[in-house]
Amino acid sequence: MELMNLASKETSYWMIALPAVFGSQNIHDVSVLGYLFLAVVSLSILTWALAGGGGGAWKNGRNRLGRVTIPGPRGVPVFGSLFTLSRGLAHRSLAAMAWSRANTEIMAFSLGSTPVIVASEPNTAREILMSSHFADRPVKQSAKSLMFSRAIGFAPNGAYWRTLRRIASTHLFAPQRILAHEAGRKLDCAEMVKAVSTEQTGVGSVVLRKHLQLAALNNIMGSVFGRRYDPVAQKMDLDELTSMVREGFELLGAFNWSDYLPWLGCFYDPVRLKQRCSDLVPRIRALVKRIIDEHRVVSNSEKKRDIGDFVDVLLSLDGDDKLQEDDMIAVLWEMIFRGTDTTALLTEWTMAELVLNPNVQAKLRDEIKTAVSERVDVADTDLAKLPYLKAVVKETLRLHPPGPLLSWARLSTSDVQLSNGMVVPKGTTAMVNMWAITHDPTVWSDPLKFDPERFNGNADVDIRGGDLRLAPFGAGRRVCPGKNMGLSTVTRWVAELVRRFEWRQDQTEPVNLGEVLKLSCEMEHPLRAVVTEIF
Ligand code: HEM
Repeated sequence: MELMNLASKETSYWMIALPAVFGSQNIHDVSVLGYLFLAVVSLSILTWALAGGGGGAWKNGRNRLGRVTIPGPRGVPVFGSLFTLSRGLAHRSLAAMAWSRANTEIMAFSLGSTPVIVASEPNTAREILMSSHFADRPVKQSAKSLMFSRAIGFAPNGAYWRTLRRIASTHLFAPQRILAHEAGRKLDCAEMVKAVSTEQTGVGSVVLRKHLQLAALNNIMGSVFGRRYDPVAQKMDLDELTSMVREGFELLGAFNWSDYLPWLGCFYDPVRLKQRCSDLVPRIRALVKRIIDEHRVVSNSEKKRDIGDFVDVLLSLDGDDKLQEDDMIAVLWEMIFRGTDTTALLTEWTMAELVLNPNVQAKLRDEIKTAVSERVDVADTDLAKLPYLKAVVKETLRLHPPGPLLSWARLSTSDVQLSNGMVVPKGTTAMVNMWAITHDPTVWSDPLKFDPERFNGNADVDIRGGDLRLAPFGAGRRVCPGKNMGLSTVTRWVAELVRRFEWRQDQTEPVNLGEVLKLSCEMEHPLRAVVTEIF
């Protein structure tokens, strides 16, 4: 009886409230809507309750396709684990979840209606990254709107993407081209060293980030477009470019709820993603098209094809390799995005660790001084003679991988049987938590300690995708094509910064290794240090 009273009270509440909400006079239409709403909510809760491991996106026993079930948290109805991952440091939250549930091999969870798996140990990570069935990527709305689905990083696995990868490995990132742009790298580095010295003299300390960002932008603009910007003489052009790159980073890095709950997109877009993307695209197109047109005027000789910039290369292609203009714009613009922040922030992390570890800094300086003559700049060929420098950069990549979740996930293109008996269904988003692997005490001893010595001698580790204990550039078919370019830039910068200056803590603002996860994981508090020039 009481229940009936309650039911009728509830009904009368909806009869009053719903017309107010929908502004309708027709009470019956509105109660139908109300019942529909309740039905959808009940169905979602039921689906979630029945789905079990992994949450609602894993309904119909999709996590039980293999002989072994894929375990994972349920999250909450409709949203799954979205609230856990939409804010803060997703790599840390996922690692904590996987470790506490002993689900490091593989863990299933739901991001709204998207089924996701994450691997937090090297063997399953290898299976996922190396498998041709995980060579696709889920495309975020921002990436689609910013033309990235025609660029290397998001193009679906197929003939077009294979052509792009071939162009990248035989032309864009070929060793002779990286070498050909050495003079540009030296120039950017020399400018940066000068700016650091000026700031120390004028201010009494140095905030390194802005110098690294300018060097990174010029470095990538030089390789991709054959252009460099003088921060004074070309201030306006530089400001426009910087604002476009920054806007793109923000849009690509923003957590977009409607990527996981598509129905939300109709009425919830707090960062005005759609509008901002459609404002940015014509600006990108105009800038890149102008640069392509300027390159077209200058003749395209064979020499340019070998040592020119990326635009020269793309314009010189013919036959099946020839790209449409819009595709060229997408490919070139993606390089600017991928190549700028990663190198700058990896160098900042490295320098922060060197400030905190003066003994390592001193040992590194000794190595560089012994191997490189004082009068000349560090050359690419010198880098081979600097094993400790390599170890320092590797150790930074281990403690602070720029893409802790390998930046962009993979997508399964069929049901995939893993060696542990689990089956990952087609259409599942697959992540590798590289941060969890590089911080796992069963994989790395004393994992929180910055200790480059661990890479000495026989303990050397291939960081270019061969050893999944430390694969900050990913692995397999979609491994980072810019890894050699990125590494040679960062190692050169660190070498020059360390041999030209001694870096110490600024006691008024001690180094803080707090992280913030955007498109990449960067220092939350930019590094400020006091430097002394070494003559
Ligand atoms: C320290 C520097 C860098 C790091 C840590 C890094 C890291 C990564 C990672 C983790 C991936 C995903 C790999 C996978 O799914 O297996 C990736 C992809 C990619 N990176 Fe890098 N990267 C760096 C520098 C660069 C540079 C300098 C460029 C170009 C100028 C670049 C261009 C790309 C592209 C185009 C992709 C997409 C590849 C594909 O999907 O086929 N990266 N990078």
